[in-house]
This record gives sequence, C-alpha cells and structure tokens, in this order.
Amino acid sequence: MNRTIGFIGCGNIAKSLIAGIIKSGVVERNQVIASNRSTPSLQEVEEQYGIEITTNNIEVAKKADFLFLTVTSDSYEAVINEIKESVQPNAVIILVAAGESIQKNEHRFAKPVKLVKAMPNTPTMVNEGVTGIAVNQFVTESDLEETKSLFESFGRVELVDESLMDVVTAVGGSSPAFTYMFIEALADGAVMYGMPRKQAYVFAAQAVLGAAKMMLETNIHPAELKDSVCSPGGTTIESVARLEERGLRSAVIEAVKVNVEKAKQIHG
Ligand SMILES: NC(=O)C1=CN([C@@H]2O[C@H](COP(=O)(O)OP(=O)(O)OC[C@H]3O[C@@H](n4cnc5c(N)ncnc54)[C@H](OP(=O)(O)O)[C@@H]3O)[C@@H](O)[C@H]2O)C=CC1
Ligand SMILES: O=C(O)[C@@H]1CCC=N1
Repeated sequence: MNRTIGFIGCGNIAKSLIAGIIKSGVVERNQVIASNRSTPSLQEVEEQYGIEITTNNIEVAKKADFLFLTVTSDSYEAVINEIKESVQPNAVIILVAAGESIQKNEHRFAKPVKLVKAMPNTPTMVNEGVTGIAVNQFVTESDLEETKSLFESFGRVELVDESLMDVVTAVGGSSPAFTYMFIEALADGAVMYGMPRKQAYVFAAQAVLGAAKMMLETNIHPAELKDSVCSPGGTTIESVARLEERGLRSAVIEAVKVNVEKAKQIHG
C-alpha cells in the first residue's frame, strides 16, 4: 500500500496497531509516523518498529493519508482543533476512541472530511485482531476497500452500522481484558493444585485459543461444542454446574451492559 499511516496518540492501542501494521508488511516502516504528548512511548515504537516519531501532532496530520486519532476521548476536541487546518484534503481520518461518534467529530472538523469510526482491539499486535468499522458519506468505495485491507492485514474486519459501535467496543475492544481475567483465574485454580504458574498459563491460554478457533473454523454452536466436552457423569459437567451457580454468564452479560452504558456516557 503506497500510503502514509499516521497516529496521533501513541498509547496502548496505537502501539498494538503499529505492531500489527509493521509485522504484516502492508506498508514500509518509513510510511508510518506517530506523535504523542510525552516521549517514552514514542521512543519505544521507534526502537521496536523503526517508524518515524514526533511530538508535533500537526506534522503527522500533514503527512498522513490514513490518520488514526488514538488519543482518549477527553483529548479529541483539543487535538482536532489543533490539526484540522493541516489534514490532507483526501485523508481518511480514523476515530478509534470509545464513545466518539462520526457525527460529533464531523462537527468538530466543521468541513467535509472522510471519517471512519473504527473499534479495534489489542490482539492486532499478534495478527489476531477484530475491528468493527463504519464510515461517513465522504468515504469512497476505494477508501473503504483500502481501510478494510489495512485492518485485515492484522485481523478480521466487520462492517457494522454505527449504532452498534458501542456494542463492538464491549464485545471486541474490551473483551480481551475479560478473557485475560478468565485465563488468569483458570491458571490460579491449576496453581492451587500444584501446577507451576508458567505451565498453568500455557494450558489456560492455549485452551482458550483452541476453543475460539474451534468455533470460528467449524461454525458449530458454542453450546454444542460445550456439550461435546461434558462427558456423562464426568468432571466437566461438575464445573459447568458450578459456573452456572456462580453466575458466570450473567456476570459476562452485565459486563457488556455496563460497558455499553459507559460508552453512552462518553458520547455525552
Ligand atoms: N486499549 C485498547 O485496547 C483500546 C483502546 N481504544 C480507544 O483508544 C483510545 C486510547 O486508548 P489507550 O491507547 O488505551 O490509551 P492510552 O492512555 O494508552 O493512550 C493515549 C495516548 O494519547 C496520548 N495523548 C493524550 N493527549 C494527547 C495530545 N493532545 N497529543 C498527543 N498525544 C496525546 C497520551 O500521551 P501521554 O502518555 O503523554 O499522556 C497517550 O500515550 C481510547 O479512547 C480507547 O477507547 C479502542 C480500542 C481498544
Ligand atoms: O477501556 C476502554 O475504554 C477502551 C475501549 C475498548 C478497549 N479499551
């Protein structure tokens, strides 16, 4: 892809996206530039990925064909006011922050700009991301194709109606955190019975990875896959019954609900 990719805000999600982009080879290292308020994270990405860095957001805005706004939502207004006269007329601007809608940011730019709302997740770093995207009316078919192939270079992409973007935030953006909690707890249980922690993490993480892969590759309903693990009179059904008793599913559904509600609060 002969395009310059810019990041304003070089925190956790930007670092994951930069890693995904560089590892995939979709663009060369010298086609990626990132800015940040402070320098440590910039030095980190410069050392690890050899990309261009700056503390000047305007420099990034001037150069980028695809401009990721990877600051948190509380910095959006200030950053957009700072850069809006400097963005290239044809640039595709990618809104990554939870609770930042296309409409709100069209008002901030106060001129026709190509806006993509994207909600990725940190596993983009290892080529296993999932990103939901929605676009405004100024994004052309070819912009959309390029945007999709950019995100597809490090994971799956789903086009979604923007009204579902807060749900994507919960089920795609935030859910790796819930999953790490599950893996950690599973490993804690194994450690309780004497397994070395390092080995417990291998079993727990690989089991989660394998279960996810089974679902995606077989398209079998998760309940059926679960049933096939529960041997009659066996060990698994004992655990399943305990997880039901302790409200695992209800806790997870609630976790999605509070996530969506928080995103709504950020929308204002
Ligand atoms: N983390 C994740 O898994 C995901 C996050 N997101 C979204 O991405 C956004 C960023 O999240 P995350 O990466 O976790 O947050 P971080 O706090 O890790 O990163 C935000 C970065 O923005 C920088 N920053 C803040 N203000 C400015 C400014 N005016 N100019 C330049 N840089 C600035 C901060 O710099 P400094 O360190 O100097 O303060 C920081 O490095 C959030 O809105 C979140 O909703 C979306 C999907 C997944
Ligand atoms: O915690 C957050 O707000 C962001 C959104 C998705 C993942 N992290």
